[in-house]
Amino acid sequence: MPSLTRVLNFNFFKFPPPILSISHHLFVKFHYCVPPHSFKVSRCPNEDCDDFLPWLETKAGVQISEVLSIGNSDFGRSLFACKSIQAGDCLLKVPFNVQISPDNVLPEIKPLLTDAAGTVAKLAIVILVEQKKGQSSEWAPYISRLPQHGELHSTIFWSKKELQMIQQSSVYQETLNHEAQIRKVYMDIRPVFDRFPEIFEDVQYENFKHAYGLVASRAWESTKGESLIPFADFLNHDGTSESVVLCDINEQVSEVIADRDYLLGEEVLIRYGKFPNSMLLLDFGFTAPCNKYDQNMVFKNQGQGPQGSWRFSAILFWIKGVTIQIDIPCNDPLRAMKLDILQKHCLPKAKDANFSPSGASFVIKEVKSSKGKGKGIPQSLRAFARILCCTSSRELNELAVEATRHDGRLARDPLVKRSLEIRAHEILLSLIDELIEKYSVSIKSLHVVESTNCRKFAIRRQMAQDLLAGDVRVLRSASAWLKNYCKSYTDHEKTIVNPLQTQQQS
Ligand SMILES: C[S@@+](CC[C@H](N)C(=O)[O-])C[C@H]1O[C@@H](n2cnc3c(N)ncnc32)[C@H](O)[C@@H]1O
Repeated sequence: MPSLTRVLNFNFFKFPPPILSISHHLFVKFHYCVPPHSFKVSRCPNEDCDDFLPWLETKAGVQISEVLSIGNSDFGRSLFACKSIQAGDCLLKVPFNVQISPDNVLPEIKPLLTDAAGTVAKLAIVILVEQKKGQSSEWAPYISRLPQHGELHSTIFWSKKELQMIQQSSVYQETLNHEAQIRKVYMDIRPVFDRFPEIFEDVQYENFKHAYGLVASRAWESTKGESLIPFADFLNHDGTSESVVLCDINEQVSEVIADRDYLLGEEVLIRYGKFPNSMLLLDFGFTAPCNKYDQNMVFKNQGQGPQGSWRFSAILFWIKGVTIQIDIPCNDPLRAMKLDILQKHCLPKAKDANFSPSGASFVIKEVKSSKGKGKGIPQSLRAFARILCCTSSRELNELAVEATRHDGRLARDPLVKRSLEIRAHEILLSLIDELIEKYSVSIKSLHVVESTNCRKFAIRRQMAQDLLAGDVRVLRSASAWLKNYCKSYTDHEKTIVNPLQTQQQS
């Protein structure tokens, strides 16, 4: 059976952004330090949805679920066990014929939309059209149950003041970029809207953005394409769940199998993907406390040089939105040589970095043990630091020669010259420690952000706290690893430099 999991087309660097997409390779458990409080909730009936499943089943012509019903959770509507469920039971089967895909765009609008509009926008247009039809829409029972304005918490819906809380995080800039892109998509589509004033006359940017946000937080990508899957999309997320949405092309259904037993009334949760809080927040509008998939990013933005060469004159490192500027100083007599070597050896082949004409990134993951093997501190970032702290052309040449002897990448082995190796890593350590300090200040300031007594603001402040705390956790682990690396190098050097003394001591 082909597997379909919620796949999120999220990419920190590219647009189009997120649609929930699912792929079976994302089956990794989240481990929460604090069990999310909603995950054991019992069903709080949602009477206004009692007619929903019967309506969908009549439309589909088959039974969709005999074990789930819609209820209210702390996080909007959710699905609950209406019978006891055993691991392996089928929770739901939603046939393709009651899913909404870009094929549902009105035939008179479809030819006017270019591929550049993207699937999210096409699904957003379907929602806007059906909203306009109101009760006469064949999808009315579904459309009217989607979250309303003000109920989406993705950061694109945050106010300026709310966004200030996450200014340290890359999500801040990503939110601005994302918002700018949505606006651009809207502006591109607007002429199409203008041709159908009877449908889109009242549609403003905010309406489009809301529909767009709905799709981004609840559309699924499968082998059959991207679509909204009514009923299944009332399932909330638990990163520790093994249940995902599967796609059975032969049977033409999307289905979910229980990964564990559920008691009557328990909330049933699935995993959308192994997403860090940055992604959950930007695309879905929630965070998971102590999310093990949190990663820190060091983003290097160099722009293009005059001849299309990489320009490293002002290298910006972003660690989840915090920008640290590391310049190769203009007065560094070796600057040109360093830039040349970096261009030739360091970046294009680095696997742990992401490069595009407009920037490059290094991903730092949590380093599990400070004595571990350095998993999490990208080789390319360490190589960069090694180049940065070279003080002679001989040192630089040695690095370049070493690179050609290996696979072309710089600094694959620890530097023979220990003092240089320690200095390079101390540079990274001081950067990371500086960031930790900045984050700590931001987290403290969250507690003094003026309370507006508004539930929405409180929810978003908690998300900001989770996001920043996740970043700090990763940064601390990187800092601990770097400290240990520098210390072990220094200790080793002492042993080699003064073997006699070492012998005497023992
Ligand atoms: C696919 S929908 C799930 C149904 C949704 N609760 C509703 O009311 O329609 C995804 C949205 O549910 C909410 N959600 C899902 N899992 C959550 C979680 N673990 N914590 C907080 N919010 C969650 C978020 O608002 C997210 O954007």
